[in-house]
Amino acid sequence: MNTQRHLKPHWDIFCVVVDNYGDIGVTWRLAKQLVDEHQISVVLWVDDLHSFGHILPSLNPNLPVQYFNGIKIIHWNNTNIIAFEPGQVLIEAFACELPSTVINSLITLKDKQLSQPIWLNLEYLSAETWVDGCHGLPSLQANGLKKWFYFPGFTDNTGGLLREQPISKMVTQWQTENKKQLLFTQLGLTNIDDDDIVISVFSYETPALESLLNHFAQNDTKVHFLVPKGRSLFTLLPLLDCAFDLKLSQVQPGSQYHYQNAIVHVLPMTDQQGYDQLLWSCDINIVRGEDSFLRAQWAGKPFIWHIYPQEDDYHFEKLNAFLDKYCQQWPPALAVSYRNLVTAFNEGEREKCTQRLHELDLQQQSLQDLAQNWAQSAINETDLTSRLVQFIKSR
Ligand SMILES: Cc1cn([C@H]2C[C@H](O)[C@@H](COP(=O)(O)OP(=O)(O)O[C@H]3O[C@@H](C)[C@H](O)[C@@H](O)[C@H]3O)O2)c(=O)[nH]c1=O
Repeated sequence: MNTQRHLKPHWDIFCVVVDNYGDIGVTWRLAKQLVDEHQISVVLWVDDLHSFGHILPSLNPNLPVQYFNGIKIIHWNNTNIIAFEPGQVLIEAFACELPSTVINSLITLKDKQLSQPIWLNLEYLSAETWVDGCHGLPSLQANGLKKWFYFPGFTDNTGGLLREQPISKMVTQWQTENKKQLLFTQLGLTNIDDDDIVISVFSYETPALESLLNHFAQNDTKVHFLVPKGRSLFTLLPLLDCAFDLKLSQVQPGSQYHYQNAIVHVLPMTDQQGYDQLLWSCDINIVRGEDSFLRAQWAGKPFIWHIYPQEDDYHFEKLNAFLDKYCQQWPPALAVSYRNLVTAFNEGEREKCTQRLHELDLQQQSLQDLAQNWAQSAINETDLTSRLVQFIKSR
């Protein structure tokens, strides 16, 4: 093989937005961390800037090329790919199909006996045990190119978890200095007292939200539900007397709707940093998908994971694999009631969920302590980005 001088020093990350914000959410976090903590220059190729704009509000969806956080962001589609200059590493996120021009340029390099970028597929996160055996395996493609499989995960044998180095310090500082009121003011939220219960809600549509709202609305303490305009709000709106005939598009961020002893606040979508701070500021977080699910763990607060539904209920295997790990060190009775609640929430069965909520005080101190312990211990030694950099070095 010849030297790699013909390859540019940067890494390319390709992202196809399948739905929602998780695909771009994960790749955007990875790109930022590669730049911030490893001084690697990154080109992020995204096919849907409109979705990206929801989690990076200052993005201009009409620009083919723009820069944020030192990252070059390129809008691409299969018919109109901006000139691709191969870098050291080529990451396809979640097995997205790379443009043929990109594949062709790798084949040309191979045919000329020049080294090609290290090509890897970044997979979805799962706590299942088979991940340990599949992480880091190479796969020879029909065109002779080699692609590596990179699996994020919770054990030492996987690719690790996305987590910035200083996150633990930042969360502790935020919570000790009690900065939540500052954030609430920035978000235009009013009337939240320090002792009120505050719950962030970022789930998919589910009748379980009705149980959650009803349960907390009967609480003696005032309860606030902070809900970004989106899929959870779509479920909640018809339940709110003063909003039941409103369409989602008519609702404005900043609006408040009363429901017994609860207040539902409509939030604007913020950038990822703003969303993280929201999770750090709430007492309980309802999260979903992949990235918000991880961020809730780093926030160290009790949370319910609404997992992304898959065919044949396969997602319950993934959910249980995670709960096996998350609750492993817990007192058995607490583990059972927590698992029951999370399972009922994901089954979306109203009555079961109501019953499970009665059986578990989500605010109890022991649950909060366990959530904090997990935030400290789950990552073990190294985060995903550092492990990825090591992985590349060792190829
Ligand atoms: C509410 C909110 C979220 N976000 C970010 C946090 C996350 O990066 C992102 C949401 O992504 P997720 O939590 O992963 O949930 P998600 O449901 O949006 O995304 C995904 O889930 C995956 C499992 C699927 O495979 C994907 O196809 C996708 O559906 O949005 C903000 O930046 N600001 C906000 O105000």
